[in-house]
Amino acid sequence: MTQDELKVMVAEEALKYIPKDGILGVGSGSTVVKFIEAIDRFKIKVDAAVSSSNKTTKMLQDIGIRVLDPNDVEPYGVYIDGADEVNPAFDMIKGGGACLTREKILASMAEKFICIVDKSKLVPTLGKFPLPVEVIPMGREQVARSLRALGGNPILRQGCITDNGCEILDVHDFMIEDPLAMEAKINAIPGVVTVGLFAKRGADMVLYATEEGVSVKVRP
Ligand SMILES: O=C[C@H](O)[C@H](O)[C@H](O)COP(=O)(O)O
Repeated sequence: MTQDELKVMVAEEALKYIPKDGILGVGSGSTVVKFIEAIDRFKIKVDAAVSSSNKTTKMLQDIGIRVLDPNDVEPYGVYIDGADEVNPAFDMIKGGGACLTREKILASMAEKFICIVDKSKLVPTLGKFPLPVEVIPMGREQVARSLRALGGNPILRQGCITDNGCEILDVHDFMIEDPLAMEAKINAIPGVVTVGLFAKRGADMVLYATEEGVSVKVRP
């Protein structure tokens, strides 16, 4: 099976977790694109959504789903999103699509974070995927120095301006043994908007697709 077919499989499985009523939080990325396509294909009713990117917002609106401003909603039930890497404790690296900050905000508002991935995203230790860090453009070089001091090798993502008007440094060569401590350290660097490490608020449930089907893991 191709990676794309695995993404479709896990996206369809995730339809079961859409609340019957209330708000659905929707993430970003290619797996989420398959999820939104599946909502449309199976004509699943979604009352309203909050969205983590302009692209997701447009896709949801195009299939007739009302997208609300997170400032106008209270904490809600379920947030569904993909990830770039997931470790056995359900900590994640996210931000391959540059949507990490809005994703983290929506995840922090949700009672349950359901992560949908194909098997290639499951790793014993986070860090092979370069860690995205969203930065205020005028502070980029100083943030990069601080990241080097932590042992990483930050590279500016060329041609990428986030939905928040910021830039992304992709940090290579980190093996992240303590994701919670690393998340706190990087978030404390002046000029950092968000690091794409989701440890303080990891996933509650991971749905992952393999050739044998979709497995469900609940946070240990
Ligand atoms: O910024 C993008 C998000 O964090 C995505 O959820 C993540 O990059 C995974 O995307 P994909 O499903 O395309 O692998």
